[in-house]
Amino acid sequence: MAKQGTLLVVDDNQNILTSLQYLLSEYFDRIITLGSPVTIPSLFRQESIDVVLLDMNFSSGINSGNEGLYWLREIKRLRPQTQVVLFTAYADIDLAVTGIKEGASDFVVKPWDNAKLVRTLQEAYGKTKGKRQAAAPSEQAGGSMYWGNSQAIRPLRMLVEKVSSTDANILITGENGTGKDMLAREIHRLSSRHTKPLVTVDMGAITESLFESELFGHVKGSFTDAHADRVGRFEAADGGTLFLDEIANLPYHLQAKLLTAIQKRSFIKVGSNTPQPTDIRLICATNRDLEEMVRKGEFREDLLYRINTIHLHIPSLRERREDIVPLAKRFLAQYNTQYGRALEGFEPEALRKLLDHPWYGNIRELQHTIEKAVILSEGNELKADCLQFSAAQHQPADDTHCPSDDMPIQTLDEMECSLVKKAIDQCNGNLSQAAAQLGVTRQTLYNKMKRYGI
Ligand SMILES: Nc1ncnc2c1ncn2[C@@H]1O[C@H](COP(=O)(O)OP(=O)(O)OP(=O)(O)O)[C@@H](O)[C@H]1O
Repeated sequence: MAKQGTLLVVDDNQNILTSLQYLLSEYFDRIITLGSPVTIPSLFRQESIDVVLLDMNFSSGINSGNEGLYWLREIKRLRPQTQVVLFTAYADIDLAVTGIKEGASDFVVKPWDNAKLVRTLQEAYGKTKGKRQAAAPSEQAGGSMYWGNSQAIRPLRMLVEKVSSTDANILITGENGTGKDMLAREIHRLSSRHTKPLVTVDMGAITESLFESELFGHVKGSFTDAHADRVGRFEAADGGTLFLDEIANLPYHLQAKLLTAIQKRSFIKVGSNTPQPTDIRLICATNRDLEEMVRKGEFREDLLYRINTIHLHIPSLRERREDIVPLAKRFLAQYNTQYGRALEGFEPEALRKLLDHPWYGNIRELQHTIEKAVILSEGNELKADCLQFSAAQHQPADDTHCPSDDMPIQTLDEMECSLVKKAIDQCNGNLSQAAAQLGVTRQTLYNKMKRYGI
């Protein structure tokens, strides 16, 4: 069976810790040992732990198991999804029952039987996975968010677990394809608003003329095409979460209208005079540097302060290389199911190739690469030859994906990207003018900017 998950063993007997580390490292990805439970809270702030094997008695002379029960409650309070297996030298059935009522997943008596201990811990790990899947039924078959275990992602995960249950406005930043949209959905799922709607608005896709009607709704007859009352996105999201994606694309003169609605927690429908209260949790996302935009006078500072009560930055895939292979394996399983394939894994050269690639298109690029490779593969292993990287994503997203002017233009994509960038530069960032100069609609320009990571 493949090694998986992070196990924490807490026991004040160093000999036990050493022998368990030796025994269990064959079955778990990572084993962390603690000689005392007092550092459990700080450890939980830094690490993502799936299963804890917890000794019940720590203070010498007091073998009532109460310390164990206390730490069991603490662990469940800190991270309810972590599974706790209680570990005691005293076969006390009452204590076991109390522990299980308090949320422990099982109980192992010392001296232990190796095979039984391993089985119990593996079953506990299985429950963690089961819980994660049950919590996101609509996102099964590989569609659910994978957090990973890299150093770069851990602080973000801790922060998300802390802030999801609050109503604080959240700004998510990160390069294209890092999973901003996915994180917004995850925060909604973890929040108390999860039974209410999550309404997503792509700010780059809303035309200026329809901005107010889209966001706040309109009443019948308020303009020529208003043949009936329309519910806006603020109203549709009432009680739930409003996710404004690509917030940097909102034109400057419309930013004040959004700010007013957020500040007053109410909006006025087009054609009405009556403010309507709204109860939304706001999440915004962008791949742009909003502070830089504020400095350049392209984004309102007061709006920035309103939307970024909590700022969550998703690291690029380049900064979390340990997560590449686990993510690739998930996508392999997902596309095996989708395309009826039975690829069992990656040949070693394919894994090397995945690790060597810079992934400027981040998780989206990895996902598309694996999808293509699954379709192309023959046999029961995914071959390195089938991993074809997309030309448009060979440049870092920060520099945009375009080649510089003095570089030879190689593909139509690169040429188009270069032209789009040039038009925006020449129009000093005025997207309406840039769209006009390129002979496309503003909407088409947004789509192209999104595609090339501009
Ligand atoms: N943590 C993750 N686990 C699994 N899949 C992920 C994860 N993050 C992103 N993906 C997948 O990668 C793709 C891109 O994710 P998403 O659309 O959330 O990125 P984004 O940062 O919002 O991109 P953009 O800035 O281009 O809008 C999606 O298909 C999503 O399912």
